[in-house]
Amino acid sequence: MPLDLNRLIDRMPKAELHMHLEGSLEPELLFALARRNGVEIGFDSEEALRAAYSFTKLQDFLDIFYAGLRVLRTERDFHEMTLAYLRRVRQDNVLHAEVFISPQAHTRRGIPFEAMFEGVDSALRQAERDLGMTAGLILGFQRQFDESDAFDVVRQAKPYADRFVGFGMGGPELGNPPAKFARVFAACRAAGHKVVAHAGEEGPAQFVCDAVDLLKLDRVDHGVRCADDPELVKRLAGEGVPLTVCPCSNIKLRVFDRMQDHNLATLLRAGVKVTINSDDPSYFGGYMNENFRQAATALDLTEAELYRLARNGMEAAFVTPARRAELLAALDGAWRDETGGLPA
Ligand SMILES: Nc1ncnc2[nH]cnc12
Ligand SMILES: [Zn+2]
Repeated sequence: MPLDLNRLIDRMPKAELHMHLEGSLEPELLFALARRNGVEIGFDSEEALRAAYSFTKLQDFLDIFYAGLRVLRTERDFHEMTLAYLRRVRQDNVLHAEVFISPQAHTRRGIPFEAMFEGVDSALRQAERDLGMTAGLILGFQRQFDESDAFDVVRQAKPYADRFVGFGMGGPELGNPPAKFARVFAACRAAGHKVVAHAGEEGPAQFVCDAVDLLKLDRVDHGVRCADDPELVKRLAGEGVPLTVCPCSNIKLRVFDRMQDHNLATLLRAGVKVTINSDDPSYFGGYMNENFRQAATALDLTEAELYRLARNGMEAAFVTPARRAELLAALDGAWRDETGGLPA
């Protein structure tokens, strides 16, 4: 990659729309929390833990992800994890972040919803005060559990309704199709929340289609398997449905064999509103800039395509029109400073 493309990626203001806070726990913090809380994690050292981050499919990763998040027990733990992530991505010039937490992964272990929520929320607000960025929280259902479990999350979240931006859904996709949660998502939308869900990561193009039609999503998380259905790609492009694509994650979880095989550039060139995100940065080897760098290098992204990807993230963010205008102005300002003009 030319040196100036690298520099452009560093300097370019960004919005991150798809990341799981529990997936940002670096081994150092994970061990520190394990020690503080007396949680046994089954690895002797941070290096040994990191060495276990080798996956052949989504479930391999989810097993280690769910095991790791057991170190989170108190409001303070959630606060520290969240602030560590926000401080880190601010260095990548992320000016707005929408972050997932999976309430069921915590409440099912006996952690009070309130401790989880207040710990995360206080860190997001602190970052807004101190780091020159904005941040929003998305509560993610886990699709391996049943509908009534997801409705419990909706009920628990109700008192906090004006303090998070939406609901999402992750977990093992195969065997857990979007239709399973159509009524839950209808309730979330009826309550005025934005809705997103993972679809078309391991699951087929039909799941992307169903997620859009049955769950009526505002964005699709991943969505890359849509490429198996050219009509669906045309439809996503025509309707401007954003995809929150996570390049490093897709390689680590073998959605694509190599970054050169990733289809994000093809989808972008077909007019799909593709954004770039980190998913679980501690586990997948990169925060925002690394995801941009690896994609740009392997796929020969042009300057104009980098600009489009960054702009898409801001356009797809759940922010007020005024905040969106600020984000876009920051992007354009930085772009002009670096390149002397805006892409045609
Ligand atoms: N990439 C991913 N897919 C599904 N569920 C997840 N939870 C955390 N990361 C995830
Ligand atoms: Zn994800």
